[in-house]
Amino acid sequence: MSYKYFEEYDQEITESMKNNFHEIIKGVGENPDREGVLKTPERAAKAMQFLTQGYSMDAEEILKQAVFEESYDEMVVVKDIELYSLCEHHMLPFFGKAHIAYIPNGKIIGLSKLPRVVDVFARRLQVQERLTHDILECLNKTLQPQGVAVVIEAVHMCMMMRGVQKQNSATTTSGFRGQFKKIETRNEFLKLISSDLK
Ligand SMILES: Nc1nc2c(ncn2[C@@H]2O[C@H](COP(=O)(O)OP(=O)(O)OP(=O)(O)O)[C@@H](O)[C@H]2O)c(=O)[nH]1
Ligand SMILES: [Zn+2]
Repeated sequence: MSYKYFEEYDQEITESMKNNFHEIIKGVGENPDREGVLKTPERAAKAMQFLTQGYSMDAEEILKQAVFEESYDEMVVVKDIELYSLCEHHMLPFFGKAHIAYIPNGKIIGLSKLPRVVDVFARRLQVQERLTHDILECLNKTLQPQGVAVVIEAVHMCMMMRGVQKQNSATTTSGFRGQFKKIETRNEFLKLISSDLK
């Protein structure tokens, strides 16, 4: 599926979210009947469904569409996969980059499926730790590779726009399975994701 053409808005959900956003607009002290915000409850209801579309997606199904038998057994790294998610505590965005690596074990995956899996789990209410873990476990289960690694670097709007209001702190989370538990394999991956090679 392509996000650009995402049109799978559920009418019943849109209707009920619309009513809630109408109340939120009133709650913040804005006039919900002012022309500029008349359609805002519907827009916001659709935006919220877009941002949480991962709930209706199945990561394993997506991965299974492009698994190929191949004897390549070196590290495969896809880095700088941009991600946008919503923190489950404040429903404010956190966003950044995911870096994924795996060492095949007889099976390789279509490269585009890695960013797709990131999106399936990012487009939900999340914490960065669980997002990292969800991606890691899904790849480990579906590909059964010799090893898999996921690193996520992100900034959290709930720490920037409100709360502690820190503009320059970023959070890094990581998870390693199989061969990546070995320090030299892990270091090779970390070196590859920190290089400027695009
Ligand atoms: N571990 C983790 N914490 C997160 C993530 N996103 C947001 N948080 C934190 O969730 C916590 C919620 O803490 P609470 O004390 O219940 O909420 P709060 O009063 O709004 O906290 P402050 O943000 O400190 O004002 C905060 O410390 C947030 O920084 C995440 O992805 N992972
Ligand atoms: Zn938050």
